[in-house]
Amino acid sequence: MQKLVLLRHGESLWNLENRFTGWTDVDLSQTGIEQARHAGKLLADNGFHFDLAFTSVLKRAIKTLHLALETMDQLYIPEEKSWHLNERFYGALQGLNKAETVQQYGEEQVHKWRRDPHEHPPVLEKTDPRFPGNDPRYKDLLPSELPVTENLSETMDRVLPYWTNKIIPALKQKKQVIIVAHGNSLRALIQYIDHLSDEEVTKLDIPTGTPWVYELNDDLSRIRHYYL
Ligand SMILES: O=C(O)[C@@H](CO)OP(=O)(O)O
Repeated sequence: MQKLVLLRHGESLWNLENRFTGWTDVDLSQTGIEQARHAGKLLADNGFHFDLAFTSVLKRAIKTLHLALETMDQLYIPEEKSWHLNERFYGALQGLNKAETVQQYGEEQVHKWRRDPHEHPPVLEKTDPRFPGNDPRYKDLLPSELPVTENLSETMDRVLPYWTNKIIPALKQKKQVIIVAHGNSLRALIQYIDHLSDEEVTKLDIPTGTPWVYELNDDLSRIRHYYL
């Protein structure tokens, strides 16, 4: 029986400040650092030995991976970073305070932006300094791949090809894999793996820094999942 671990990054500075983050590359808070180390300890205590790690190109996920692996004394494993695992792109909401946005647009609209799989946050203009086309790490992306806004369904559309083309082949080779990513990129992945309806995924909130373990059959079908 094979295991796969999903881990949302530890608390970030903007989680702490209650700001929409998306592709903004904010660091971990002190609590986030501790959560990442604690996740590593839980994984080590439960006997996990990884062969390969996948993460995003955002430092809150990369650092969480490194802190967890350092705690496990497994910093040596290969890792692959991809924008496909980035947080959902939150458009023009990125940087805004969530409570202030509720005051301005109302609870219902903000809840839709945050959790309705088909609702688009307001578009970010390409002239805006926050547009990823201005960031060298995304220079190899096709113009059509550079988001100006993204709903959860579109996040799933870019997470799934990566899952199918990169992560599934590693699992088929019996590699022990850890994926460190973000609240919404992991929700998209879990919706797919667990066949969740849109309504079910709306209610799914993944805590920061808490390993989520899948036990998989030989054909990679899911036996069960649980938090460590
Ligand atoms: O701001 C974000 O990018 C995400 C994750 O922190 O927030 P939310 O939970 O509102 O989708």
